[in-house]
Amino acid sequence: MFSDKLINAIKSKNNPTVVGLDPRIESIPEFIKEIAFKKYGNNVKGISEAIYYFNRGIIDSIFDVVPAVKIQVAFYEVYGPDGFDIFFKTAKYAKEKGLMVIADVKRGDIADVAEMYSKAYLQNEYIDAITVNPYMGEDTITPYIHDVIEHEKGLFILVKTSNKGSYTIQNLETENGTVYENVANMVNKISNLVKGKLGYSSIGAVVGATHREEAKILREKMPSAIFLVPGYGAQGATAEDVTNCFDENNLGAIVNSSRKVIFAYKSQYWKDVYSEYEYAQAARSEVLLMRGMINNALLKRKYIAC
Ligand SMILES: O=c1ccn([C@@H]2O[C@H](COP(=O)(O)O)[C@@H](O)[C@H]2O)c(=O)[nH]1
Repeated sequence: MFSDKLINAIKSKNNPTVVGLDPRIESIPEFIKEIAFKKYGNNVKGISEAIYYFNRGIIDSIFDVVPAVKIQVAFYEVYGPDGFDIFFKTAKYAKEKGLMVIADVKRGDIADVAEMYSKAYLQNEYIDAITVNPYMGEDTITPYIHDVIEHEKGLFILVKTSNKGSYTIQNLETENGTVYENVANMVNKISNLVKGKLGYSSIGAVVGATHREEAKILREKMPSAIFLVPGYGAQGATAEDVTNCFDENNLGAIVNSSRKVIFAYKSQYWKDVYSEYEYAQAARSEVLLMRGMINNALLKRKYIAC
C-alpha cells in the first residue's frame, strides 16, 4: 500500500522531505543547454532534452537520501508533446532509481472526466501518487479511490494551500467552521477507507508549510492522513513552521522544496562553494541541510513537550 511504502521510505532514509522537480529553463546551467541545443536545436525539443539531462543529474545525486520526488507537470506541459514525454521519462528514471514519484497535477473535474485523469496518472506504472483539487466537490474525488485501492497508489487532496491568496476562499467562515476545515472533514472521512498497516492512509492532504496555526488544527482533524507540505524554502516557510504538520511520532508529513533545492548552486549560500557543473552536488547539500533542519526542529519539539 502507498502509505506504508512512503512511511517506510521516510523512516529508512530518516528524511521527511521530497524534492520538487520544477525545472525553469532560465535557471538550468548553461553547459547543459549548450549540449542539448547543439544536438537538438534551441527549440522545444532542445529545451525538453536539457530539462531531462538536468533532472537526471539531480536524481542521481539525491536518490539515496530522499524518499520521493514531486514532479510539477506545468513545467513540462508548457513544452507540448516533447515536454510531456520528458515528464513521464523523468518519472520513469526516478522510479528506476528507487524513488517514490508524486505527480503534482492538481486535477479536478466532474466524475467521468476525473476517471480519465485517474487512468492517465494513477494507472501509470511510474507514478505513485497525484495531487487533486477537491473544490468541485466530493463526487469529483470518488473516481480516484478505485485506482488508489486497486493499484496501491496515493492521492494528496488540496486542503489548505501555501499561497497567500488561499485565505480569500479557503478561510471563509461557514456555519460549520472554515471552508478548509470542511474540506479536511471530507478528506478525513475518505482517508479512513484506505488505511495501511502502519496506520496512515493512502489518501492524504496538501497543507501549506506557510500556515503554522492552520496546520495544528488540520493535524487533529485528519489524524491518519499524510500531509504533503509545500512552501518550505523559496516561499519562506522554515523548519519550525512545518513541525505542526507532523504527528506525535514525528511522522505523517513529507515536506517539499523545489527551487531552493534544484537551483541551490545559484543561491547566496552555495554559489561560492559549487560551480554550475556541480549543480547536482549543490542540490544534495541543500537537501541534506533541509533534512537536518527539519529533524532538529522535530526533536526540539519533542523535548519541549516532555
Ligand atoms: O499549496 C500548494 C500546493 C502545491 N504547491 C507546489 O509546490 C511546489 C513549490 O515550489 P517551490 O519552488 O518550493 O516554492 C510547486 O510545484 C507548486 O506547484 C505549492 O507551492 N503550494
